[in-house]
Amino acid sequence: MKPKIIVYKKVDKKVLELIEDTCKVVYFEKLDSQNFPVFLEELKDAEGLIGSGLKVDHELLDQAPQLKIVCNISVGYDNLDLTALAERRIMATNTPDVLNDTVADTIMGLILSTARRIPELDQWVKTGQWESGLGEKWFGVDVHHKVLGIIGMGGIGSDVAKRAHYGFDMEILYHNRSRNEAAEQKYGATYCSLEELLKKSDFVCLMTPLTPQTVNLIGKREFELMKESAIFINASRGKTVDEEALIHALKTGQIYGAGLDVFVQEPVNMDNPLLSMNNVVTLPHIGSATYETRFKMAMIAATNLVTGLKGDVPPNLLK
Ligand SMILES: NC(=O)c1ccc[n+]([C@@H]2O[C@H](COP(=O)([O-])OP(=O)(O)OC[C@H]3O[C@@H](n4cnc5c(N)ncnc54)[C@H](O)[C@@H]3O)[C@@H](O)[C@H]2O)c1
Ligand SMILES: O=C(O)[C@H](O)CO
Repeated sequence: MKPKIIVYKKVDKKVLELIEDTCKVVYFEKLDSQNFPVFLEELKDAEGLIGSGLKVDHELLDQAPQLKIVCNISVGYDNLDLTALAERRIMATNTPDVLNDTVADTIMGLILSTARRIPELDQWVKTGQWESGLGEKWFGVDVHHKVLGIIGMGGIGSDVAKRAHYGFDMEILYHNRSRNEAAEQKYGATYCSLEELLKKSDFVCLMTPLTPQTVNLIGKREFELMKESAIFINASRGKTVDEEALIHALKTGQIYGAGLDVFVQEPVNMDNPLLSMNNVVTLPHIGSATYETRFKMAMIAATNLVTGLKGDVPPNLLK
């Protein structure tokens, strides 16, 4: 008999077909408060779970006694309690590397649109305010030849460094748990302390995973260390930043602007002060969201799932 698995995110037909070859699939395009009780019922005899963002902890696992594997369609896995999963001998996987270029493109988009005020000026043109010459109050700041500080020089951080080095002649500083010699050799990146990076960078780009060590990694003290002209970019996770401190830094001119793909609360609350600031460019957590990359991520997650359920080691097993 085919093992029963649950897909809890909208995926391409080809992804479902790959899984259906060896599994019986129960499909939820997305989970919400309406269908969650049905999902929990289905979980009782499910052997696999594939999707992204669902909190998988002891409480959920208590409802899933047959589970053998949990496959994230994401590189981040802060939604997974790996200790709880290991205690129950349940495998967990993610989708690293395949999304590096796409997320790095998004980050460059945030850097450029914040520095050159693209969304603001777009609105200015579309609302008929472009009457004559462009006054200085609409000028932005240069990106090329500036200093980019990358906190978290992993897969995505390295691809941001590549773009900044080759495309924009930027000087790259980075802070990481350990030295990244490849980024140093290929993109001329210089390793430095977090404090030095914050003091010297024109653009500060946060790209660490969310872990107990990185919660509120950037807070009041860190914003105080940044230049008044600094632009802060976050595409990691909302909780790596103390959002109150960020709001304060932007309101008081401690930093120049911010480009954000992630928020503490997602979807973001409409009363979040960040949404009414002209010097903030926002995106709805779409770093990896192109058709091509999301398809590849889902295919990789499906391959992890069927490999694990076959009894082999899945390619992206998390330890
Ligand atoms: N916005 C999006 O759509 C999006 C897309 C993909 C990934 N992400 C987030 O970005 C994160 C990074 O992705 P990646 O593929 O580059 O991961 P990665 O593991 O390749 O790189 C992360 C880097 O951060 C470093 N790091 C970890 N803890 C640190 C700390 N305390 N101080 C300094 N450096 C630290 C690691 O050493 C590593 O080099 C993911 O975990 C995810 O949360 C967001
Ligand atoms: O971690 C990731 O891959 C992205 O945030 C998409 O969920």
